[in-house]
Amino acid sequence: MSSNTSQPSQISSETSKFIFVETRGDLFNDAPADSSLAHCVSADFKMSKGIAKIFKKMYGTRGLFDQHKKVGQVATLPDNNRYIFYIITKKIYSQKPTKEDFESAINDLRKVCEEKNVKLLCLPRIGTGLDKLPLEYVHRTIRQVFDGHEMKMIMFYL
Ligand SMILES: Nc1ncnc2c1ncn2[C@@H]1O[C@H](COP(=O)(O)OP(=O)(O)OC[C@H]2O[C@H](OP(=O)(O)O)[C@H](O)[C@@H]2O)[C@@H](O)[C@H]1O
Repeated sequence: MSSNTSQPSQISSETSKFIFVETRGDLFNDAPADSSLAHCVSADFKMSKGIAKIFKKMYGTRGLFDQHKKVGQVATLPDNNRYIFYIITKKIYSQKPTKEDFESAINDLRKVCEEKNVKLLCLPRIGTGLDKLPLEYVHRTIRQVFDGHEMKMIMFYL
């Protein structure tokens, strides 16, 4: 994957419907205001470090616990005309996700995006920092799961 800083790099064009690009930028400053956002969390919504800590500061946790979502699922907070998605990839904050749980959660993310008719989703390089998943594996999983789904996904990196 090229890390062209001027234009988003086209990662995938497996289908004309799903567009997946990666671009340098700060998710909170550079993502379009009407884009839904997604990031990875643990089921206890500790969000004590990393980008999750910023999400917690910005959006809190109210309304997350009573959705009773489990590992491999996605909790959702509405934010004006878009959504904030909490991709639950592990049970407690001190763990690291398994690939099986990560893939289940990405499948649920697609399902939730279809249900809520999300056409633009921005996210960081989910799972690749504190959760230590390989970037290429994360890209491949996203491409496989979202293949054929009409949506644009922009992955931001600093
Ligand atoms: N503003 C910004 N714009 C764009 N990219 C940004 C950014 N800020 C950071 N990044 C980058 O985005 C990647 C993933 O950022 P992170 O490492 O945080 O997340 P992750 O998905 O690997 O891990 C999640 C678990 O970490 C915590 O769990 P703990 O409590 O620590 O156990 C949570 O609760 C989860 O469970 C890294 O490349 C960061 O540099």
